[in-house]
Formats: sequence, C-alpha cells, structure tokens
Amino acid sequence: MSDQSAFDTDVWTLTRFIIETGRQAKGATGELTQLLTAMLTAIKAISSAVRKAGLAHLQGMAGSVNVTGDDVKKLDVLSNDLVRNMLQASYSTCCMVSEEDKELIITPKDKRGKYVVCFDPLDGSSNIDCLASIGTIFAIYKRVTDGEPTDQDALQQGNNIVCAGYALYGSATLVALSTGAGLNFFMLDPAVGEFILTEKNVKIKPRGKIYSVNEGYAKYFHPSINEYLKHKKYPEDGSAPYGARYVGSMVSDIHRTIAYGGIFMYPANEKSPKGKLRLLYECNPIAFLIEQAGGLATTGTQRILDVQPEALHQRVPFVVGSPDDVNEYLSYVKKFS
Ligand SMILES: O=P(O)(O)OC[C@H]1O[C@](O)(COP(=O)(O)O)[C@@H](O)[C@@H]1O
Ligand SMILES: [Mg+2]
Ligand SMILES: [Mg+2]
Repeated sequence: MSDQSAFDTDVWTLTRFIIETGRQAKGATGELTQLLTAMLTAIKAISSAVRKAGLAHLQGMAGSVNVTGDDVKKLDVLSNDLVRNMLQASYSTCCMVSEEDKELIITPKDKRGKYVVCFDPLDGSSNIDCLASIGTIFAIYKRVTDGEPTDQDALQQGNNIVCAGYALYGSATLVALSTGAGLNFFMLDPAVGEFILTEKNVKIKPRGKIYSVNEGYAKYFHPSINEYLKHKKYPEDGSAPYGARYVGSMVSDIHRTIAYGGIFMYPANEKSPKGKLRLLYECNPIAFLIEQAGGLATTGTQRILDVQPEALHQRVPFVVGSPDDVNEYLSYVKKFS
C-alpha cells in the first residue's frame, strides 16, 4: 500500500525533540516541556496572525478597525498577549520580562513554576506594514530567589540561560532552538501544524562575505567602526569587498548571518550611547544561539553572555557573527583604544 501522506511517520518534530530533551535532563520535572509547548503554541498563533495581517492588505482591511467595526489588535500587542497568556497558563513560569511591558510580569501565585522567561514578542515590528520578515525571540532561566519573584530573577547573566530560541516569520515559519547542546532549526509544516527538524547542530562559517549594519548612522559611529566598515568596502589587501545587507528586523538579519556567515552589528553611536538593542530579550538569547553555532557575540569590550544586567530594559552595543569576522572587528576596537 502506498503512503499517501507527505509526512514522514518517524519524523523528529519539535514537540518530540522537546520531550526527548526533557527526559534526558537530570532531575527533570517536565516543567520545561510544558513551557516550550506553550511557547510553540503562541508562536504558531503569531505566525497565523502575521500571515493574516499580510492578506488583510490585499483585501484593504489593514486598518485598526476590521470589517465588522471591531478594533483589531495591533500585531505586537496581540503577540505579547499570546506569549504572556500561553506561558502563564503553562504552570511553569514565575515571572517574565517582555519588551512590551515596563515592569516585571509576575505569574499569579496558583500558576507559578520555576522558570523566568525574557521575550521580544514581535521583533522588527516597524517592518509589519511592508511585509518584510519579522520574528519572536526568547530566553529561559531558572529563578534565583525564593518567595515573591523580583527583578533579580530576571537580571541574570546570559551564561545562566537554560534554553533560548527565535521564530522567524519569513517565506516559511522557522524556529531556531538550543538547550545548550547545539543549535537546531525546525520548519513549520502548515499542513500538519508541527515544526519539523530540518537542520541539526547548525554551525556558522568561520568567515562570511556580508556585513550588516545601519550605515545611515555612520556620522555618529565611533571611528573604529567606520574604519572597520571602510576596510570591508575597500580592502587594502586586494581581496573582494563584502556585500552589505540590512533588513532592520534583527531576527531576519541574524538568521541570514547564521545561514550565510558574516557579521551583524548594532553598535553604540553618539545619539544612542548604548546602541538600541535590549540585553535581556534581544542580545542575550541571540548571543547564546550564535555561540551554540560556533560564532561570537560581543559589546566590543565584553562577551555579551558575561554582561551583568542592571535593568530590565537595558541596552547594549551588539556585534555578532562568524568568529573570524567578529575577531577582525575587535582588532579595530583595540587599534583605537
Ligand atoms: O531602525 P534601526 O535603528 O536600524 O533599528 C533596527 C533594529 O530595531 C529593531 O527593530 C528593534 O526591535 P523591535 O521591533 O522589537 O522594537 C530590531 O529588530 C532591528 O535590528
Ligand atoms: Mg526587537
Ligand atoms: Mg519587539
């Protein structure tokens, strides 16, 4: 009998991967499995909302009011509500930090578990209306205090991350995930509604051919950055210049950097002395994933995962990518210090 289904019956789905990883972990209680399952549900719902929002443009419904006169939640607000509600209902979190909420989000007492989640529900949201790829980013930690959760539970170094990931809502929906044993990519199969393992133990190239930065701010960059960028465009050693790419949606720029190699930077500049990107829910999870793929992530003076956070929405300069590219950038920092 021929198999009518395109779905491999023994495939590694993300759900299976999470269950297996949970079972192998010493002293595992299943809470991380519950948390990740809830996060994946939120990601699937956001993915569906992102696709609908694109189609709404086609049907001329892309305002803040839908055809029946109801208010349509903005995608970033909807994404935030989805992640918050799904995670709180998973009985695995004690508190969360979201880009969209000023204060620490404390899980109701009767639903508390041992994990802390820092997330950016919709990254690259300024790209929603032009239909460019956007994403969701998260990092998971174990809580460090007893009793009522406090900011201290979230103000942990990236070194303490238990699991991190991002979802990319691109030409397909992809999840990149690591529990500290390598980086894996999973692609959403819309017919089955499951993420399927498509790339195992992903590694970044030692060196790429692309640099990615908002060069419109070059006037405000430190000379070390501009010298480095000049070297990428006019190499003194006769090698080919690098290509430039910048979507302005970090998850997209990062995913391309992991897939093709190269360097992504959002450095400090005169107008934003700490850069723009946030340590807890943008830089730390991405730094963890990039390191799992053999890459580097730095502020320019310190490894990102070593930075001791002091505030929930703290910003840091961010330079990540292929190890040879990041080290070359650091040699320019040294020259100018
Ligand atoms: O427009 P700029 O200054 O280059 O900033 C782009 C950066 O801002 C961000 O959009 C910030 O993320 P949010 O959309 O979550 O606020 C990053 O995704 C991106 O790398
Ligand atoms: Mg963001
Ligand atoms: Mg955001």
